[in-house]
Amino acid sequence: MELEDLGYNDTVAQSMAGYNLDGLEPGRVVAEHRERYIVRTAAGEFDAEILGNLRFSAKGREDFPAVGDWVALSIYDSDFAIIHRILPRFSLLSRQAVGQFGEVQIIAANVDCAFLVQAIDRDFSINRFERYLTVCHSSSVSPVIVLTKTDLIDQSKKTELIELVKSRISDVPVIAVSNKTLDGYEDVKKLVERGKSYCMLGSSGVGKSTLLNNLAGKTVMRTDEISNSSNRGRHVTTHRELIVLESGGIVIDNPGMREFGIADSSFGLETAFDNIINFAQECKYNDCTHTNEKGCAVIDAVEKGKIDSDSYENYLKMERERAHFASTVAERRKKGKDLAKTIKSFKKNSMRIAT
Ligand SMILES: Nc1nc2c(ncn2[C@@H]2O[C@H](COP(=O)(O)OP(=O)(O)OP(=O)(O)O)[C@@H](O)[C@H]2O)c(=O)[nH]1
Ligand SMILES: [Zn+2]
Repeated sequence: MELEDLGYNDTVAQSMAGYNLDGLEPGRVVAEHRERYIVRTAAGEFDAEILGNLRFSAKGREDFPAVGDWVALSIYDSDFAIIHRILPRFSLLSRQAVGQFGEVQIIAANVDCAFLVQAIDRDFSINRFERYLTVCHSSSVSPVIVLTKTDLIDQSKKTELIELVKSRISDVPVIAVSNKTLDGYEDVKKLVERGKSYCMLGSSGVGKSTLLNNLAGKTVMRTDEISNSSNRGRHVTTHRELIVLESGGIVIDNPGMREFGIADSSFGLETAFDNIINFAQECKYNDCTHTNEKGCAVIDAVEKGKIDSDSYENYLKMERERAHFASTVAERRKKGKDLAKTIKSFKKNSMRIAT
């Protein structure tokens, strides 16, 4: 793979020029996990840490590398490198971390374009597109609206909704797709350029993986597990969060993107899963997880066909991600004194959803 496939261009080259003289190499961060990074360079992938100086002078999260960042690094041995510099970013996707006063969560750097994905059949909201657009605008990421699952509604309704979106939101391309009819995929593919970076913002279950697979022309694991060991005796498993498509184009997909979708749409959960939530009130146990309990009214309703099984699967998936998200936040706050409060508020939140 050439650096250009990863998005290397004249601007990055110019930022890099000075550091080349010092024997540093350019690379792009493809995964990040607790201040350890996987960086891809012309010579391959390296396990990297940041220079002590860089950590020492960091004033906030923004001063640490994020997925998508171009960095200047020195390569020490076959698999270990030190990041000396973060090259200037042209865009930065971030949001206020949940419950953490003033703290910013960096989702990804140097994203050119975000696909704002919503399924056209249910839980469809122009307000949500507008919130995503606000994020794009403040992050310098250009948006493309993708309406999915158009096979689930009839043609006239589809046209009506597309017109509605276009009348509220101008100057943003709107593409309607379906993985059943394959409508729209060519239009999305035409937008994707070699060396440009894309991300997908949208709630769970709207069809982001399906879109990615169609862009890739094959099944891409959205969490591409890689195992790294180095002669320093460390061994970590991490996920590659930046995927280079064979057809050209780069897709950044990481837990932050997902949390973004979930947190953003959490208030809409009740409406999206109204049916399930109604049945859940009749479950035998108050803390029913609706997965294997005796006397679970939700499972009963799924078996009787009163709850759509896809909708049930989505609900469980959403709950798992929510639980994962909750534990990540809790982990981050372990040292803080507000842990009890956080757990309490998450419990309150999940009860609101589960009951
Ligand atoms: N009918 C129909 N179903 C679709 C379409 N696109 C996706 N689906 C289905 O919707 C479900 C969710 O799709 P995913 O692609 O996994 O959704 P996602 O946004 O990646 O979900 P997360 O991984 O939870 O973020 C799957 O069962 C898909 O088969 C479509 O165009 N039409
Ligand atoms: Zn239940």
